[in-house]
Amino acid sequence: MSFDGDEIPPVIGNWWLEEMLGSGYSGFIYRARHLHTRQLVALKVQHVDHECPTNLYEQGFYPYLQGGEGMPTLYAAGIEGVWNYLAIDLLGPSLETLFRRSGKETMDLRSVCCIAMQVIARLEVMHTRGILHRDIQLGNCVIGLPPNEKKIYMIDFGFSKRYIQAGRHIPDSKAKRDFIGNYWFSSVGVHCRGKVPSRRDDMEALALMLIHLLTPRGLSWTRNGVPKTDAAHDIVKRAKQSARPEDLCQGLPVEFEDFLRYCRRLKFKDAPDYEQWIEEFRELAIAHGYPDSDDLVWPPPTEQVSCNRRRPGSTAPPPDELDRILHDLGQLQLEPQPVLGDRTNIEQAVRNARQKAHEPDSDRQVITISSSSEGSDDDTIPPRFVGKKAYKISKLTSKLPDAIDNQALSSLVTEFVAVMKSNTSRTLTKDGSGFLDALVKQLADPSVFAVPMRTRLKDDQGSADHANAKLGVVARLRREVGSARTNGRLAQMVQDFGNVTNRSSGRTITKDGFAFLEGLARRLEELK
Ligand SMILES: Nc1ncnc2c1ncn2[C@@H]1O[C@H](COP(=O)(O)OP(=O)(O)OP(=O)(O)O)[C@@H](O)[C@H]1O
Repeated sequence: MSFDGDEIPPVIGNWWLEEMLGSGYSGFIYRARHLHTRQLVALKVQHVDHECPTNLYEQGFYPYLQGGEGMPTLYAAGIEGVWNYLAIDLLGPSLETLFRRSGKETMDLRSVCCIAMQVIARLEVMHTRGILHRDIQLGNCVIGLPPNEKKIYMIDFGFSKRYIQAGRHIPDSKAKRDFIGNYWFSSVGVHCRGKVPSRRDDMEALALMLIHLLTPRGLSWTRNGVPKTDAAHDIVKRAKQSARPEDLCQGLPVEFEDFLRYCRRLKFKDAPDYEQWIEEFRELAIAHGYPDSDDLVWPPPTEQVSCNRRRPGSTAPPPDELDRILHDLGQLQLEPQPVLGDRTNIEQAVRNARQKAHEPDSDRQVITISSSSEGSDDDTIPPRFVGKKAYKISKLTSKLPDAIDNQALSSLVTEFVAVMKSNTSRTLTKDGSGFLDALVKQLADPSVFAVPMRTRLKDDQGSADHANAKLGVVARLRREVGSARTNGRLAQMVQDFGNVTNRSSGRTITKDGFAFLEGLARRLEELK
């Protein structure tokens, strides 16, 4: 392998190059073995004269990401002759490779939910450490090698950037800028409108990537390959910009449309509500009968690939796919690996990184930014409730049966509104619907079993009619709640509210929705 006539030597630094794993715009990736310790790593090799020295950039970010779940470890970095190298954790195939090899038109929903949960968590790690990825795509999400084959790792920080500089969020700007990212999944704001990337854009890229996986033949603008001319690139941008979330997500569970809309609504400096969305995708998985774990089991268990019903007894995965993966893994000759065997080298790498990183403030300490808009909560959260919102709502729901007067009910409704408002996502989750169900029951007749709202609803495709009906109903409820005369009438109103805040019409609680709930709390006080 060569670059401008320079051959890549068989040994770089302390690493013996065994096999080329891949190559990208910026260089070559080898499976390499340490000459003395025999540790296996992935060696990213780039010519020192490369027009875009991404290895050097990446080197600057690794120190900040070390120890974060799903972040590869950097073992060594340096220059040997004309080759700049990074020795990082050896990992498995990318999601792009897995999906392509599956030969399927779409990925199964269970896997997509797991990918959603894991990649959101990875973005939370990166963002909390002050770093944007800026190139979210299937090829940059890879699975680990056994025993970490169910875990997704982020790779390729060549386009990453510190968005916290000198302790502050980078400023927004309207200045014309070169596009950084990838054609398929970069957000509409960044790709089509030239906006400065921030946390919301990493999240939107993920949303597009998930929708792509579930769409037969993928997102429409990905179908003609990489654009080779400016005119072809303009066509891609136009197609991306004009695609409405409801069109992109037709036939998909509503969570994907909600997620895309949510990302696009975030303001430039907003911290995404990672926990909320991890919880949403976990609930979606559970609702389809899948486990609540985010483990990516690949190949997907056959009984869940093409339909949601389980077929007891069929436990075998697709044999050709499994064979291929096992064969690839067998080639790796894995041995026990010393962790950070090259410590002197990594310290040097960190020193070099701090000197050379392109960011002016790269020698600063890691800045931890709170990703949650909620205040501290001393309660220990059981594992089932990854999101604090879900946990708080479930606690309120459990208190409803004991609320035997209107004043107590009013306080719980007020607390419910506060929890919903304290969160950047105002989606009425399954837990939220559960609260409303319990409230209806308590208002109408505590001795009567209320059929949960979510199960009463038909999960038909979202339509403008449903959305308009919702707006009209909620506006009416808001107007009328102050004059309701009985608890029975209030129960009916809460039920109507729950029924129109659903999958068809959108589960976001609108301004009118909050006004209705606040009016409900006030009316309960008055009716006591
Ligand atoms: N740590 C790793 N372990 C195993 N394979 C890896 C590893 N890192 C990268 N690869 C393989 O090499 C490919 C290219 O890696 P990477 O994206 O980091 O390089 P790049 O030159 O920046 O590529 P691109 O031009 O696609 O951005 C990946 O898609 C993956 O298949």
